[in-house]
Amino acid sequence: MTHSATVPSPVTAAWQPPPGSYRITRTFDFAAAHHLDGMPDGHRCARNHGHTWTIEVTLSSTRLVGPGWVADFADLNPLGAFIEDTLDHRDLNEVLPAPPTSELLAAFLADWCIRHLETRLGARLESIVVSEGGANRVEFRPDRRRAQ
Ligand SMILES: Nc1nc2c(c(=O)[nH]1)N=C([C@H](O)[C@H](O)COP(=O)(O)OP(=O)(O)OP(=O)(O)O)CN2
Ligand SMILES: [Zn+2]
Repeated sequence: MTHSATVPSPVTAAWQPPPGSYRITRTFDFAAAHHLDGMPDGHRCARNHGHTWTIEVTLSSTRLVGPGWVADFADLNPLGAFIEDTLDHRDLNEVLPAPPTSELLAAFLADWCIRHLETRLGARLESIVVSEGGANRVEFRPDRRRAQ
């Protein structure tokens, strides 16, 4: 007797995943300059300096589409293009509509994702995580109880 006769195939047994939600995460990075205004005299963050920022975007859904995914990772390419065009090798003080802290950068990118990715992909933005490199990370999660 062969295994194929005794082991039920997930395909032929019409296997279904248990109820639950899925999260997909993609990471982008870019290099840019910034400084922070309103710092105490002599604070090093007040001087122009640069970081290589890392951005992690996480989308979630309870429903899978296509072959069985929340969205093709490639569907996040527009965010990569936006980061490349708008932020990479730029002075963030000149391009962001707010002071360029990691917190406000995360919120700025979350706003873009809500406007440009959520409806098109049918998935929900869970979080944007921003790191300036090193050990520090900032996470922004949209508050769904408030009007957008
Ligand atoms: N909560 C936040 N704290 C700080 C931010 C921020 O965006 N959110 N930003 C900065 C500055 O960008 C600063 O340039 C970061 O400098 P860095 O040397 O990377 O960070 P540390 O001073 O923490 O690193 P050390 O390991 O102490 O050198 C500062 N804070
Ligand atoms: Zn900095």
